[in-house]
Amino acid sequence: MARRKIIAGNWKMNMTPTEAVELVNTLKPLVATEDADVVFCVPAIDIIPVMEAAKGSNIEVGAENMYYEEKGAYTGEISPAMLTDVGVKYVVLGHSERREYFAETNETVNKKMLKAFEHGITPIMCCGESLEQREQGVTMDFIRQQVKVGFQNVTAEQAKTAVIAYEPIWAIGTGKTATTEQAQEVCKDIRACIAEIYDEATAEAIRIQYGGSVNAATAPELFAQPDIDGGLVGGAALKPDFGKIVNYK
Ligand SMILES: O=C[C@H](O)COP(=O)(O)O
Repeated sequence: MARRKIIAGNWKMNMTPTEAVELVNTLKPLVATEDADVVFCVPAIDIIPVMEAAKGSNIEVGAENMYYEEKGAYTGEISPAMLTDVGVKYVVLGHSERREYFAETNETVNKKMLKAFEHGITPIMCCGESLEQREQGVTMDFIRQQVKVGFQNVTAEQAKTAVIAYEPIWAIGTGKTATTEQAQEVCKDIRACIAEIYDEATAEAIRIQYGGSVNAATAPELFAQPDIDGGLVGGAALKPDFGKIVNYK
């Protein structure tokens, strides 16, 4: 069974609500497609205006983060129920920027994964090595650990619906896309890791994206790889070029 591509933009801390609406209006006609799931993962304050602006289009709206507690004294955090209440279907979890600047660990990512599934939100769980790790030859050891801990106590049925984004840290926002071979190799290995944790059927079903300086020129070859099921796009998701990435064929 062919996996459906999923092409997501991660807007990061860009775009005020006013700018966000303008961007959706610009991108809406450009990202129209029936061939892939198209998701805009946006800052929490942009979610409602982006949903309004995206109404009637194929754009799904996702969050960039979420807390793992249900509610309570957690100043500044957003709960899963707050997201589902307004119709959010996806959440980016464990982005390397969250891990680096906000001390997220494999364990906290795992707690968030479990909460997301409990609330019917599809997690886009990020993993990926630093340049130093790649040079030391420990890329897959590091990523396997991220995946194993991230999916702890996640059932096979839940895992089948998840999305994993492989994002080499050295390729994020640097203009240095991983080569197609590098990206395919790691995505294939992540799928093998899922087969070891669960089984072949789960590994076949789970969708694995590549992220890191994806642009309109590199997307077609990357997304044509057998184990790459789309992309998680940062900088280029804020430009009309995102339309070309979505309609990469
Ligand atoms: O989540 C998206 C990634 O961090 C990629 O960002 P980038 O496309 O700007 O390199």
